[in-house]
Amino acid sequence: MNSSPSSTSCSSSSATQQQPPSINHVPDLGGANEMDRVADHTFRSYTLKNNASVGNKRSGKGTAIVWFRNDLRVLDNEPLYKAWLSSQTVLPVFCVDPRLFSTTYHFSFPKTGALRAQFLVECLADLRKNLMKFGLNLLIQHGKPEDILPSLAKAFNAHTVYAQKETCSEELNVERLVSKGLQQVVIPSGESNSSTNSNNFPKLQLIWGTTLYHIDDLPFDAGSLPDAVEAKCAIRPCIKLPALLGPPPLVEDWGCLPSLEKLGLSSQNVSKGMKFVGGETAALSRVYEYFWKKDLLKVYKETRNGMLGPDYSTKFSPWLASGSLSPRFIYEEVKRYENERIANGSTYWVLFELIWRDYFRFLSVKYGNSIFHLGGPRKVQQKWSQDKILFESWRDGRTGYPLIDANMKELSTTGFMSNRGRQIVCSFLVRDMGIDWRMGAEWFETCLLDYDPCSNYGNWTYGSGVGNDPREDRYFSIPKQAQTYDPEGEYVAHWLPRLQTIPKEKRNFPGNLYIRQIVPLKFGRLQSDNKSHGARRTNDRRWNRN
Ligand SMILES: Cc1cc2nc3c(=O)[nH]c(=O)nc-3n(C[C@H](O)[C@H](O)[C@H](O)COP(=O)(O)OP(=O)(O)OC[C@H]3O[C@@H](n4cnc5c(N)ncnc54)[C@H](O)[C@@H]3O)c2cc1C
Ligand SMILES: Nc1ncnc2c1ncn2[C@@H]1O[C@H](COP(=O)(O)OP(=O)(O)OP(=O)(O)O)[C@@H](O)[C@H]1O
Repeated sequence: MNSSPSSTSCSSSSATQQQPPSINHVPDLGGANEMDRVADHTFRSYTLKNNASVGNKRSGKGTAIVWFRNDLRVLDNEPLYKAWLSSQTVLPVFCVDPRLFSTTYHFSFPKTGALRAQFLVECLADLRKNLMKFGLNLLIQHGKPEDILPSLAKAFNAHTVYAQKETCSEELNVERLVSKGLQQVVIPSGESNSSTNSNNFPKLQLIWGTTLYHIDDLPFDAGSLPDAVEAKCAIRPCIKLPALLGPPPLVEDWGCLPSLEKLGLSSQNVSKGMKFVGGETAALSRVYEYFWKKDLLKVYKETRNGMLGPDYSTKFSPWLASGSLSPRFIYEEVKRYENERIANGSTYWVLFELIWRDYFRFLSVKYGNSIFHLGGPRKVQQKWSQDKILFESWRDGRTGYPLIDANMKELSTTGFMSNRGRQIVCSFLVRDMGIDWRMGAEWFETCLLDYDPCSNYGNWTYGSGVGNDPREDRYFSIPKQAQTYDPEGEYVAHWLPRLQTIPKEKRNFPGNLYIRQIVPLKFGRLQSDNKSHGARRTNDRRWNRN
């Protein structure tokens, strides 16, 4: 493997910027060199040994395209492996699709906020670098995949376009359009790869790849998921790659990484809290840091409900969502940790959480677009408010409840919020404010670095009581949550510095020392409050101030 990649044709906009000292880089391994060492070491352990027999496996002809989507990695990337097997030359491509930078469906928020866009640019820079280590490169094209891929297939006489299968309608529409576009392309005779393509046009080969469990291995039809999420089936091993995937085809211009300005966004520096580093190198480094260097996996179950700092939970989600990290690689690392260090409830629990992630992905297959609809999969009829003032106070962290405001400020400043925080702010928006849950979900879609349609809309429908599981009433009482998860007010004082001068026990309940509460709570009484806040309130429109 060539570990010193040659330079790209244009400069990367992801150059490391000077960051204020209050920033926690995730991962924080002491610089790019150590991250590169970790990634190279990991790649080596997942490289096929014995060059001769590896070479024999490659029986294909012509060119195959790998269309990178939410699978921005080299390790355990089946489309990449299949493209290599079926061809003599692999052309890796990423299309910067303008639709990803338009607006959300109902409420016209930015579809991708600046922080996630920056994370994506870093992922692409890193993917290009890692593909170069394997003797390839990444072609970056600006435009719609259905326009770009057929014309590339034509120009390179590609017999197949390999890509990861998606499950939500926006992505499925693009798949359909790409497939249709490819059918208009004629492959000259002799270029078609008979083992993979009997047609005379390039084929779109979609491969399942986002989950821990492979959809084909489930002991039940994904369209009839049982209640239990824990599939009783084996997890496939990670795909190993040969050390060299090249040579790449001759390409005059491999294309530039997009600048945020080109994407129509103003760049946003993280001024406080966690700064996630995009890309597979950082993803592998975070696994190494969390499991091996800091040895935190063995206490995950006790710490996972925290809210402050990088280490209470794995923080794998932004890399999982962009596909810079394979869930099967995490699984194999957990098993290695269990063999070499300790197996306990915490080591199991990380896998259990990954199964939740799978669960929401499979639900999107089962329930289709209903996970995006107001009534959810159960078609719940309920009145919701779209009160702009209430929503904006939630969005901007001005509700008068420090726990809500701190979490919402963390989200807009860093693109991340803990799972605990997400559940609390979701419950507050939909239950205490009675606001249309889709407004919250779309704001999360804008802001989250780890935005994933299935996990996001799945969790929002679940938290709003319109999901497929009606059994639980997911009301989170703010006083109770604050007392349990932020008893010293450390978290709220971090994000709302004006609370730092208030005695610790009062920080979550500061009364007149903080801004006015915009709505009373539906259930529960605040410690500092002896008026009518205990009154039960249904989703009436009392608080509408349009
Ligand atoms: C309203 C709401 C919206 C959410 N939106 C998203 C989203 O868009 N993308 C996303 O990845 N997660 C989402 N989650 C799930 C969860 O909050 C994050 O995955 C988690 O906080 C990420 O932090 P972590 O990687 O440190 O998680 P850890 O606690 O370390 O868990 C490990 C991994 O398990 C998975 N996981 C954990 N909890 C969940 C869960 N409830 N649902 C699905 N997967 C889970 C994630 O992939 C996570 O990286 C949402 C949760 C809520 C309540
Ligand atoms: N990847 C995604 N991210 C966010 N939203 C998505 C994604 N994929 C699909 N959607 C959502 O799916 C929905 C599809 O639109 P819509 O619900 O109108 O289609 P439909 O199922 O045909 O229903 P209808 O009968 O109401 O038209 C939209 O809300 C859209 O935002």
